[in-house]
Amino acid sequence: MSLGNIQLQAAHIYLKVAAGSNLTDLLTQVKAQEEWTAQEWGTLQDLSYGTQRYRGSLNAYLRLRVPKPLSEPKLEALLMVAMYQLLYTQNAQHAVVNEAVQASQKLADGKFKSLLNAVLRQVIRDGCKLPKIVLQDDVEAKFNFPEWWVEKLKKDYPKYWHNILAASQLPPPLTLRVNQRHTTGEAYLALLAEQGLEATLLGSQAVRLKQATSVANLPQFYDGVVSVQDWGAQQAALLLDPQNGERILDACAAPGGKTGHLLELADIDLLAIDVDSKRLRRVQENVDRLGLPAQIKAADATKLDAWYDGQPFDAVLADVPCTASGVVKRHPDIKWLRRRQDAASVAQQQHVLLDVLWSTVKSGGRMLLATCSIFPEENQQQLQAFLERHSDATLRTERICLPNDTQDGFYYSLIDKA
Ligand SMILES: C[S@@+](CC[C@H](N)C(=O)[O-])C[C@H]1O[C@@H](n2cnc3c(N)ncnc32)[C@H](O)[C@@H]1O
Repeated sequence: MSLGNIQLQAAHIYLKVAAGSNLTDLLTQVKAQEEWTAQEWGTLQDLSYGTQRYRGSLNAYLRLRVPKPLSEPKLEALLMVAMYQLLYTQNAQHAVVNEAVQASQKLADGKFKSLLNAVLRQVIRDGCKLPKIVLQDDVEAKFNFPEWWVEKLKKDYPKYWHNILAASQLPPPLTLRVNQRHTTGEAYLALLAEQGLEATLLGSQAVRLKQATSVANLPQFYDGVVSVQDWGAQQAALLLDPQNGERILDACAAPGGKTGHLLELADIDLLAIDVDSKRLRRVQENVDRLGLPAQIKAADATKLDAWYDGQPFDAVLADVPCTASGVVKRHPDIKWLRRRQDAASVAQQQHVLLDVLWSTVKSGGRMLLATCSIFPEENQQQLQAFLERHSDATLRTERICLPNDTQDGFYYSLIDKA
């Protein structure tokens, strides 16, 4: 497939995200629709993620050069994609421009071809750098986040907001969880080195690769020796600390990253449920790859009649749905898809889930509230309200993992039941 066609596909994806679609879902659909070489697919992913990561700056730069939006939105999107390549990648400039100009012929009867050519050549004349004027007084252009998000972080994290924004713009690291049933992090580092893959140890069972690679290149991945999991996400199962013989519920399990980790840590009787049966297939694939037993069920956790046999659990992992505001470096579309009021409305949904799940925890048991958000409404405030509603609940540990160069943002509170 030519670069121009990949640019067009990325422009199409950009517009779909702008209209409210989730980037990961879109890429999954596109991948299934045609045959892609690894290189073509890598390029499409880079263009799709990159335009979202730098959408604020690109948009402001485009408006500087073309003050009025073009009548053909796909051309606007094609310009964003090509500008991303010129500003933020090592792609050959002449190829980027020529291919984008060729691709533009397929849109609006080619009538914007010379405009597109002129804008991209101007970007090259600007030294493929954002002119300073673009950043002046434009919060979205400066931080590549919606203005409301920046204001919210300033209020919620007056000391750290700047670091959080900067960390959220970094490319996400590829972190592995080494299955302790098979080997140690240190021994796996040696295996990686044999394959020429550089990595460092984050914890005794966690390894961070210097450069991202396909799972197919990871030694013994298909034998369940390692899994891809962010370092912040790995804290969930460690905090819940499953013990041999315990009966544990993973209440919002899909796609199963934490399910697998719980199973690696102890011989437990695990029930994994999720309301989304499609996503639940990934949980099955994960536990199959690890070769560890779990009961997996599609169910709405709030409807106890549908899945609960009345036997309380020693421990419940409540990795509840959230705004995912902590994982924007991995999913940069999220920052543009969310709205200011989302944290409060998702917190309401979490409240219902947590109350129902609490009723399934046995006396003396524990529940881990987990989110991949950094918004207090879903985290600290959710916990406080929960503790006020439940006199039999005591906080044992609270952990706020802010995004940095090693991890995504997560929140955990481990709650004991009297
Ligand atoms: C943050 S994700 C879970 C990630 C997962 N624990 C992991 O580590 O891979 C939240 C999940 O909650 C599920 N969910 C949302 N509402 C639910 C409900 N009422 N009952 C069960 N699952 C629900 C969603 O389908 C989604 O898969």
